[in-house]
Amino acid sequence: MNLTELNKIATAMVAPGKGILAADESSGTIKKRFDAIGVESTEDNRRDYREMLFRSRDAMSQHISGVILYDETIWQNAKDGTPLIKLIEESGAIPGIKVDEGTQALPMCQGELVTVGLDKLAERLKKYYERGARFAKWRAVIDIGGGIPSMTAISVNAHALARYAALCQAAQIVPIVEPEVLMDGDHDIDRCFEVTSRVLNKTFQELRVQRVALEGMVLKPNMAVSGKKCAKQASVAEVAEKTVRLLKACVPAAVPGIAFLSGGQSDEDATAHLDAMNRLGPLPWGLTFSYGRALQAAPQKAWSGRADNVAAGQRAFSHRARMNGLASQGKWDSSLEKKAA
Ligand SMILES: O=P(O)(O)OC[C@H]1O[C@](O)(COP(=O)(O)O)[C@@H](O)[C@@H]1O
Repeated sequence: MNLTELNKIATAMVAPGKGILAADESSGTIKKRFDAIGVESTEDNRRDYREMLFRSRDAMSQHISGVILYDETIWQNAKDGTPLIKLIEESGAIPGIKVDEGTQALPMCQGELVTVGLDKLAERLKKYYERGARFAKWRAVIDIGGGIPSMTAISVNAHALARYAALCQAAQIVPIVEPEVLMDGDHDIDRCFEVTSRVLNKTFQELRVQRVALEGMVLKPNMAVSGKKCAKQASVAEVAEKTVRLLKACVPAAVPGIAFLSGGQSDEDATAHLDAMNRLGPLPWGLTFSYGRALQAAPQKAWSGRADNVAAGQRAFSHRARMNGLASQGKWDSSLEKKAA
C-alpha cells in the first residue's frame, strides 16, 4: 500500500469547493427514481441519463471531485462509444465504485440489516482498479426504532465496513466508509445524535483494530437531524452545531475528509446544513457533500427521459453542484437559489 498516494486521492476528493456525485444507485433504487419521473429503467435509459450528468462540463470540472459508479455504469459506453468512465476522467473528476452488494436481514435481530459483499471482494477490487476506479464505497444501514439499533447490528456492520476498508487500501483504492443512520422515524435530533455517535465510535474502533490507515480514507456519514416524522424539526443552526460537535468528538483529525450523504433531506436543506457547518470552521477535516438525491432530484425532473431536455437537465445539475460547492466553503446564500429560480 502506498499511503502517500491514497492520502493524495482522499484529499482531492474533498478539495475546497468540490464534492462527490453519488451516481451509484443500485438497479432497485434507480428504478424507484425513474418511476417517479415516468421513465422506464432500461439499460439505455440509465446510460443516457448518466451520460447527461457526466457530460455536464461546468459542473463536472468545477464542482465535482469524484463520481461513485454502479457496476453496470463502470463497464458502459456512451452513445458514441466512449467509455463513461473516460468522460469522468476527462472532466478531471476521479472515478469511484460502489462495491457493497446490498443488505440482508440480520439473523436474531428483528428488523435490522447487515451489508454484504466481502466474498471475492479482493478480486473485484483488482478489476475495478484496472478499469480506472481510484476509490470505492460501502454503505451500512442502521435504523432507529423501538429497541433498535442493537449493539449487534452496530458491531457487525462496523466490522464489515472495516474489512472492506482494509481490502480497499491493500488494493490501492481509497475506501469511502459510509455508516448511514437513517432519518426515517419520529425520533428527535438528540436520539439521532446519540445513535450516530455510538455507530461512529464503533466504526473507528473496528477501523483501528483492522489497521486501516485513517489518512487514506473518507468518511460518509449522515448529519445529526430530526427523524422525518418528528413533530419538532431541528433548525439549520441546530443541525450544524450538533453535527459538528458530534463529528469533532468521534472522527480523528487524521481523516482527510468527511463527505455527507443527503439521506432524503430536501435539496436546499442539504445545501443549507453543509454551508452552516462550514461557517463554524476552521474544522480538522474537509467537510463536503457526497449526495445522491440532493444533487440529482432536480436534473432527473428536468430531463424526464427526453433527449430534448438534456440541456435543461444539465443546467439543473450544474446549479445544484455549484450551490453545494459554495456550501462546502461556507459561501452559499439562499438568495442564490431564488435568483436561479
Ligand atoms: O441503491 P443503494 O445501494 O440503496 O444506495 C442508495 C444511495 O445512498 C447513497 O449512499 C447516498 O445517497 P443519498 O444522498 O440520496 O442519501 C448513494 O451513494 C447511493 O446511491
